[in-house]
Order: sequence, then structure tokens, then C-alpha cells
Amino acid sequence: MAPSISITNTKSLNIMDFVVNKGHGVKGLAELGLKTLPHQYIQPPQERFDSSNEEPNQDSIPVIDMSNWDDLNVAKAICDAASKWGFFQIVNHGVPIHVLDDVKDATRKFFALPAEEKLKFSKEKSVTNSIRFGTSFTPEAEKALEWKDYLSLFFVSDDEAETLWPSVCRNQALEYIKSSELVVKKLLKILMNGLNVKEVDEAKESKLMGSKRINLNYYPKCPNPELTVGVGRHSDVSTLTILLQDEIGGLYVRNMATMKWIHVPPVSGSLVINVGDALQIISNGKYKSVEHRVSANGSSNRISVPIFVNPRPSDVIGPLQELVDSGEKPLYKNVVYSDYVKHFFRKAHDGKATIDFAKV
Ligand SMILES: CC(C)(COP(=O)(O)OP(=O)(O)OC[C@H]1O[C@@H](n2cnc3c(N)ncnc32)[C@H](O)[C@@H]1OP(=O)(O)O)[C@@H](O)C(=O)NCCC(=O)NCCSC(=O)/C=C/c1ccc(O)c(O)c1
Ligand SMILES: O=C(O)CCC(=O)C(=O)O
Ligand SMILES: [Fe+2]
Repeated sequence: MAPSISITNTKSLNIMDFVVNKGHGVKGLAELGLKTLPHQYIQPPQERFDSSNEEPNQDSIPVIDMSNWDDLNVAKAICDAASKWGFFQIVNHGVPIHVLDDVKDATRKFFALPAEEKLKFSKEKSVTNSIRFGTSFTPEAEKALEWKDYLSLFFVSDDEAETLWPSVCRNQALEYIKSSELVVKKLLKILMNGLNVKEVDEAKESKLMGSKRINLNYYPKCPNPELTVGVGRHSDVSTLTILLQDEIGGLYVRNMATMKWIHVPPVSGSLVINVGDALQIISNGKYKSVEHRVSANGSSNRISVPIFVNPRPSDVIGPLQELVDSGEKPLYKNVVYSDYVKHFFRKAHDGKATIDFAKV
């Protein structure tokens, strides 16, 4: 529902109060029919999208068919992509298409709720730390805000989800998490085999995928997309991220060879997989957690739904013992995972800098 106020400039509007405190988000701002971007969203020139920084030949990250996932060529393609690009897309992954469609619909329904309904899930009002409706990334710490609203749901238990997650999206979000579990296990098994770790026992599995967070992201149409960003440069702090995007596009990944940005084109029915910092650390740098960012869009709203597959907050993560025993020099220290995540969340997005926290 559109906010009841209607103005075309924001001079008389307290942006932080309207967007953050009142829960209208950037979606509410966009629906006021603004003609120009409020100054709080203007990014410094080096952070804006500029086609001269994009890969001219549209070199693209691989799209991997998972139907024969135990084929050695498939395993090789996955390990190569995780080492070279840190990103790939998968098709025929086994997650039913209706589950993906349902969670996209549910995301649109959540953001269509009135601001006062969404505000019940804000950091200040939410009855639990594991549910958070917010906007931008860390508005308190950012010099320029990002053009994105989100709902972040940390999975604690089915019981908590049943009682506390917003009813418009909880079943669909849970279904997406549960039906992607098998493909996550397959991917992690392949990636561990690629490090010569032949068996993923319970302890390892728990460290690699012991916790999950799902974010529902909403990027409304933006009056001056060239001046701002949907999400700024960052790497994820997960082990793996399973990202569902709609048909709009706007996700860009850093090509580590050229430092230029490559677009991740929407492929119908696919899931985008990326390595996060936890897996870069655990693999002692073999698999790369690559910088990525999202542009704002001048003509369409966009949604995306990442599942962040993580260690548990209390886990200590560091390079695998098998790698150290084989003679590799550890590039990272052992860190408590929740300390690592808090470090990430308390600062503005700053590209690949988060991982310095764990460097030897
Ligand atoms: C996240 C924590 C540390 C929270 O624990 P808790 O005890 O609740 O700590 P807290 O002190 O309330 O929160 C720590 C800070 O993080 C912030 N924060 C907490 N959750 C979120 C969230 N979902 N989104 C943004 N900030 C958050 C809080 O605001 C705290 O900052 P401050 O208010 O103290 O300044 C805990 O649940 C944990 O260890 N989880 C591990 C699993 C996990 O959640 N991993 C993260 C995967 S997310 C990932 O990889 C990428 C996420 C991402 C990327 C780009 C974006 O633009 C974006 O929005 C999100
Ligand atoms: O919206 C996207 O395509 C990516 C979002 C993202 O990078 C994130 O939520 O970590
Ligand atoms: Fe990300």
C-alpha cells in the first residue's frame, strides 16, 4: 500500500525518520513519486555504476547443469568455478520451480504490507534478534545509504519460524530452505572432495552448514540509478550463498583477473551460487569469496532471495586441519564465527576488507 503522503521533492521530509524509523523503507520513498534521488543516497563517484568498469566482452560466469551431479566433469566445473570466479549458476538443481516462484511471490507480498506491519519486524520492535526488517545495510554506519529494503530471517527452529516469522512469507521461505538442503549438501561434498577431503562427517557438515539465514531483498525503481547502488561492494560472510533472483538483473561480480565487473544474467529456473568468506577461510584461500554489488534500476522493481548457509555462530573456523597437515601454510587464524559476522554487520560495506579480520 502506498504511503498516504504524496510529494515530489523531499525538502520537507525527514528521510531517516520516514525510511528507517517509520518503516516506509526506500519502497515507501519510491512510491512518493520522487523525481530526484535524496542526497542521503548519493554514492561517491568511485562507488557508482560506470559502464567503463564493466567487462566489454561480457565474459560470463559458468552455468552448470547439476542433473548428473556425480559426474566428474560436473564436479570439476564446480570446483574450477569456485576457485576462479567464486560464483556460478546451477540449473536442474532439484529445487522445484514452484518453490522458487512461491518464495518470489511471498517476497512481493511481504513488501506490499503497510509500513506499520513491516515495522513490527524492525530491529527496535522485533521480539527476537533472529528476525529483522530493515533498509540499506547499516544506516548508522554508512556515509551514503543503499537503495534496498530487506527482511532477514535467521533460522533457529521450525517452532520459532511457525510462531514468529511473518505469516505472508514463512511457509514459502521455509519450503525454499528445506528443498535446497540437498543441493547444498551435494555442492559442499563436491567442494570438499576438491580439497582432497574425502569424507564430510557430521562435525564437518555442521561447521559448513550448521546455520542458515534467508534474506528477502526488495530494490524499488529508483529516480537516479546512476547516482546510487542497490547493494554496495561486499563479499558474503557465509560458507555458500544460494541466490534466487527475478528476471530484472543488476547483480555484478568482480572478475579477479581484470578487476572489471561482470553481470550475472538472470537465467530462468537457475540459482546463483557463491562462495562466502567462511569457505574461503576454511579452504585456506582455494575457493574465493568474491566481491559483488547490485545496481539500482530506473524502470523496474527487483527482488532477490539469498539463503546464506553458514557455520553455527559458536563455531570456531579456520583452515581445514587436513590442509595444514598436508603442509599448507595457514593464511587465516581461527576465529569465532559470530565475532566475524558481528565485525561484518557493524561497518558499512567495504568490498573485500572484512576478511582482513581473519588474516594471519
Ligand atoms: C548475526 C549474529 C552475529 C547476530 O547475533 P546477535 O547476538 O543478535 O548480535 P547483535 O549484537 O544483535 O548483532 C550484531 C550486529 O549486527 C547487526 N545485525 C544483526 N543482524 C543483522 C542483519 N540481519 N542485517 C544487518 N545487520 C545485522 C546488528 O545491528 C548488530 O550491530 P549493532 O546494532 O550492535 O551495532 C548471529 O546471528 C550470528 O552469529 N549468525 C551467524 C550466521 C549468520 O547470520 N551469518 C551471516 C550470513 S549473512 C551474509 O553472508 C551476507 C549478508 C548480507 C550481505 C549484503 C547485504 O547488503 C546484506 O544486507 C546482508
Ligand atoms: O540481490 C542480489 O542479487 C544480491 C544481493 C546480495 O549480494 C546479498 O544480499 O548479499
Ligand atoms: Fe552478497
